[in-house]
Order: sequence, then structure tokens, then C-alpha cells
Amino acid sequence: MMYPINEIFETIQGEGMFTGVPAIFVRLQGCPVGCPWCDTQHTWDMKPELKVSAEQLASKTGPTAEWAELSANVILQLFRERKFTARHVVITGGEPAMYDLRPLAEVLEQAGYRLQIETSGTFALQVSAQMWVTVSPKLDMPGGYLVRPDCMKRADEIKYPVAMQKHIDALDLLLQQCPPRSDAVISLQPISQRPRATELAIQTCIERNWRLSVQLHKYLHIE
Ligand SMILES: C[S@@+](CC[C@H](N)C(=O)[O-])C[C@H]1O[C@@H](n2cnc3c(N)ncnc32)[C@H](O)[C@@H]1O
Ligand SMILES: Nc1nc2[nH]cc(C(=O)O)c2c(=O)[nH]1
Ligand code: SF4
Ligand SMILES: [Mg+2]
Repeated sequence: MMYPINEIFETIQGEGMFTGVPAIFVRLQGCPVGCPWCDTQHTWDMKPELKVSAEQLASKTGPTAEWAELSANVILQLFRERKFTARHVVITGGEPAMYDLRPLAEVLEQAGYRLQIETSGTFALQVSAQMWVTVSPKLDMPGGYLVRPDCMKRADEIKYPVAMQKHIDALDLLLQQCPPRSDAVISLQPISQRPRATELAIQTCIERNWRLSVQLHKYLHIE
């Protein structure tokens, strides 16, 4: 099984329940959901002419639409070559749930890593039993994809991006229609550090006893 990889880097997890935890990020290429405010629009398309070798991918600095096809074993080898020390791996994208992540999970979990997936919840999950699943639901996006009830049920964490009250109302409806597990953590993440979005998220989290997720990496100016 080969995975289309946009980048692999080590940093501090800036979002959700594992905020502050050193983590290796594996960013997969490709996403058809089309959120207008998406942080990673360079991962949406998989252009054949932008396919590069594993070596070229490893020397990438900063976000570009270049991608490479890597196997799970090559990904693990790359972690070792780059002397990464984090034990937590975040699989993100793009939309990583478009791919069967079980072979990758088998190799990395066998090597002792704890895995987390960041997903929009719009594709059926193919993940390991232990993987921490963060679903960031995407409602009414241009791609026309729907959030799946099975993804909502598998979620360990629902991390919802908000800017306006209508987004909270839409989340309330989703939580009614596709209820998560009772032990799932619910957090609000202000879109693009907008002050009004942040204020709304703070107020709503206090009222509902939900968590706040502020994209710490953007405040710290790290990757
Ligand atoms: C870039 S997405 C990739 C994974 C997957 N496609 C998803 O949407 O969960 C990773 C996380 O960043 C969030 N995100 C993307 N752009 C954002 C923005 N401008 N402001 C706040 N959160 C954003 C997403 O909601 C998601 O939780
Ligand atoms: N530091 C850091 N934390 C993150 N958490 C989720 C991210 C993502 O793009 O999925 C992300 C990211 O890009 N950087
Ligand atoms: S689903 Fe995720 S990667 Fe896709 S456009 Fe939305 S935020 Fe970006
Ligand atoms: Mg990001």
C-alpha cells in the first residue's frame, strides 16, 4: 500500500486534546471537501506533474503542492533517518480518511507510536482500533460531502471550526442527528484566529462546558 504524502515534519500538536504534545505530522495529499478557509489548500489536488521522489519530499521546506508516494515502511524509515523523538503521530491532510490507514497503523503502532487522525468525518474510516480519532465536522461545504454518523460514533474527539453563531446552531443539529459517544470530547476551534470567532468560541465553551482549541502553533509561529 502506497500513500500520497505532502509532508512529514515534527512539531508540537497545536490543536485539540493533545495540544502541547510533541508530534510527528504525516500529511496526506488530496481533499475534495473544499472548506473556503482551509489552512492546507495546497493539499487539495494531486497533480501528476508535482509528484516527486521520497528524497525530494524529505528536503521540502514549507508548504507546497508537491507530493510523493511512500509505503508505511519508508515512512517509518524516514522518521528514524530524521531522528524524530516524538512518540505521537498525527495523520492529517488533505483528507487522510480517503485512504486505508490500517497498514500504516500496523507498522507505526508495532514500532511503539501512538496514532491520531485528523479527519472531516466525510469518508468511512479505515483505522486501527487504538487510533485516536479527531473528527472536525464539515457541514455545507462546496464539495457537497456529508458527515457520516459512523464517523461521529467512532470519534474520540469532535473538534468543530466556528466563526459565527449559525455554525454553533449547525453543530447542535449534527450532535442531535448523529450523536457521538457520551465520553467523546467536544471542542470549538475558532476559524483563522479571527477575534470575533475566538470570542464566540470562548463564550460558548464556558456555557456548554466544552473545550477550546486555539491552534497554538499559529500563536507560536511554528509549523
Ligand atoms: C487542515 S485539516 C486536515 C484534516 C481533515 N481534512 C480535517 O478537516 O479534519 C486539520 C484541521 O485543521 C482545521 N482547520 C483547517 N483550516 C482551519 C482554519 N483556517 N482555522 C481553524 N481551523 C482550521 C480543520 O477543521 C481540522 O480540524
Ligand atoms: N502544530 C500543528 N498542529 C496541528 N494540529 C493539526 C494540524 C493539521 O494541519 O492537521 C496541525 C498543524 O499543521 N500544525
Ligand atoms: S476537509 Fe480539511 S483539508 Fe479538506 S478542505 Fe476542509 S479543512 Fe481543508
Ligand atoms: Mg494545520
